Amino acid sequence: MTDRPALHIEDLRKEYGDVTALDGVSLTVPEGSFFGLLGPNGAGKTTFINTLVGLVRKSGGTARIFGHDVEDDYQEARNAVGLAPQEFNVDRFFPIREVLEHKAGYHGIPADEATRRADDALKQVGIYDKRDTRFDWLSGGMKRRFLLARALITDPDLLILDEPTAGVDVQLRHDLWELVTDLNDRGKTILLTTHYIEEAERLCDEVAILDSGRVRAVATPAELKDRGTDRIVVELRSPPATLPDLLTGDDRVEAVDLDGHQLTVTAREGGLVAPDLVRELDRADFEIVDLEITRTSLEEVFVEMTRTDSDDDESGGDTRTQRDAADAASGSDGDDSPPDRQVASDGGVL
Ligand SMILES: Nc1ncnc2c1ncn2[C@@H]1O[C@H](COP(=O)(O)OP(=O)(O)OP(=O)(O)O)[C@@H](O)[C@H]1O
Repeated sequence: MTDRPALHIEDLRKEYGDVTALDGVSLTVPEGSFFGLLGPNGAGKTTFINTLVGLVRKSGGTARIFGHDVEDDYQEARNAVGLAPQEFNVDRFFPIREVLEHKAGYHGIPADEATRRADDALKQVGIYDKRDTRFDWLSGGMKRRFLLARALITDPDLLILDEPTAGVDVQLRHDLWELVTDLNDRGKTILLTTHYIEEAERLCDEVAILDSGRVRAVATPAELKDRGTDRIVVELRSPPATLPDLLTGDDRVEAVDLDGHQLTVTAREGGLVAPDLVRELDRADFEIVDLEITRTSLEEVFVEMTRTDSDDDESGGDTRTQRDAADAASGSDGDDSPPDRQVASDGGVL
């Protein structure tokens, strides 16, 4: 253990010609944490990682890995990191154990130690029996496991996983989750980029949402979810003739909607608003048949944070009854101006 954060990034910038890929990123990743970097396509995640490992030269700012500057102290910084990249950039013509031995040798590890480490890493990721097979001949899932083994060969303190479960089946995804959780439990700091919100929610202590090269938020998944709106749906025994006056003045409430027997309240901190709602309905002599709270998902918060102005304009089809425009505006976060980009959301994969 060191007393330095695994990553300390200040005002990191990268321009590719006219394209600003990183627009002043500042982040601290504590040692031992499991940190998620989320962002839509083109947000700058890979550029960020590549800057850390010397594949991209930054245009400005500073980045330190366990206190080592990624450019001035390149070798120390690089030796502290194991990277499992998104792309399969592996020498395809050698048996995979040899590929690992070469990698260890490159980092100055003596030959017999390199062989021992290669075997350990392959056992750890569960593909030791494929040690004499060429990379090309591995299945897609085994290739992902191999990239992880390669990242582990130098026994790095910081493991960077760029979309480690992209395109793998559910079983393998769960196996990989177990494996990286175990590595984190044994002290490795993990930086994970992912499009799978469920993955971030399950694994990460903290996540940063990156969009258009800027950090939109850093928080625990639970904190982020608290920023979204929940839905409290109440089934009433007899439908009121008009929408009753409920929860007036509660600034957590964004909308109250009545549809026959069903009353829907859209609010932040739904779990805390619900008891107040029940009390008010009770006082007004409404009989509640059923009550359900649907908590906002991290995915919804993510989409909300990274959606464009034009998405807002197109939201006229929303069936919810906004109490009034002013309430709706005060219920929004307000401090984050929407970035200029489109986000697609399809079934949990962003
Ligand atoms: N070598 C390059 N030359 C020019 N522009 C680049 C280069 N690499 C990335 N970019 C641009 O920089 C921006 C950030 O790209 P980057 O690959 O870092 O995003 P990302 O968040 O990793 O995206 P994805 O989730 O799709 O992998 C994009 O606009 C991309 O087109």
